[in-house]
Parts: sequence; structure tokens; C-alpha cells
Amino acid sequence: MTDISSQIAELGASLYHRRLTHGRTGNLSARTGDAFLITPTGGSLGDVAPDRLSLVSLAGEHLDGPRPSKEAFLHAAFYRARPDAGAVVHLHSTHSVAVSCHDGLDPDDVLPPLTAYYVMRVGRLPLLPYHAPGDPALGPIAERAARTAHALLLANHGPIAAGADLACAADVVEELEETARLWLLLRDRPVRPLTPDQIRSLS
Ligand SMILES: O=C(CO)COP(=O)(O)O
Ligand SMILES: [Zn+2]
Repeated sequence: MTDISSQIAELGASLYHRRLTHGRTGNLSARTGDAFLITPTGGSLGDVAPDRLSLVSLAGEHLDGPRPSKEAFLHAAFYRARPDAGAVVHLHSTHSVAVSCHDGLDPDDVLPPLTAYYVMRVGRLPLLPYHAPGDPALGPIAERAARTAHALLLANHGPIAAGADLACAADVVEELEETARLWLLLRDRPVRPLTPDQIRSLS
């Protein structure tokens, strides 16, 4: 069993090497007591040093370590909105970002319930309006949305999701990425999503 800092570094490398985010995009955090450890700003998730993480309070205040991710305020919003959240993952996964750039999406729930695993892992997916990366104006909007959804899609940007721990939060974003890919593959064909009865039988 590795400590939480090593888990952040290992997950970052795994996501990066599987091309679920690229360059110096994305950020990961895990709750520790009444604060959270988060990847520093401007680094690659492929190269996170476990002893160089930033500590941030649930109010979004930088407590220790290097300058935190510019999205630390969004992670803080998730932890405040969801007491059950132990970790938050934000990525620039290609197919999810592609969907986030589409016009005419339903902002209450972006994707149809195509598969059982999408329903079980992601569920409802609200779309948040575009803000520049790091714009704190998105904080209150994300906090409100995160009270009723553990995954959000940031318009023209990418997904962010919470889970009980790092593996669960990553699972949500990975399932979302694969479903976004399916949805783009199916775009020109008639689609038969799961029925309300089929969805009810999963819960
Ligand atoms: O994905 C990112 C911004 O949205 C990456 O920013 P940071 O390097 O500050 O974490
Ligand atoms: Zn981002």
C-alpha cells in the first residue's frame, strides 16, 4: 500500500502514458484531513514528483509546497460540495474535449445513457459554461453543480470528476472518455440508449 503522494504520482504517469491527457495539462488531487494534496501548476502528469505536491485548504488557500495547479479552486469546490469525495481528477482527454466543443448540447446532461458502465460510473453529466483555465468565477458554478453530479464537463476545455479515492475518480473520467468516443463514432447513426427501466435496474 503506497502513500497518497505516491498514488498521485503513479496515477498521473499512468493517465499521461495512456494519452488521457497530454503536454502539461490536467491535475490530480487527494483529500488529506481538512485539506488536499494537488499537483503543482505547469508540470506534466507524466512526471509528478511525490515529494513536490502542493497542500491546499478546502477554502482554496495554498498552505504548503510549490505553487498549486491553477484549478485548485475547482478541486476545493468539489471537496466542499461532496463530503464523500476523496479525490478529484481533471484531464484534457481528446474525445471528451471534442464533445465539450459541440454546439447544441443539453447543459443538464450532455451524453445519452449509451451503456450500463457509463450509467454506473458517470451518470448525469452537466456542462459548465466556458471560462478561461484558472478563472475563479467558475468556482461557485462548479460547487453548485457538484452537489448533484460527481462528474462535470467544462465547455471547450475538458472533464473533471470526483470519486471516493484516486482510482474511483480516474475510473469516472476514463469511462467518460470512452463514452465520448463512442458517441462521436455513432454520431451519424440512429442510437438506442438504455431505457429508464434498464437504467433503474442498475441502481
Ligand atoms: O489543465 C490545466 C488547466 O486547466 C493545467 O493547469 P495546471 O498546470 O495549473 O494544473
Ligand atoms: Zn484544464
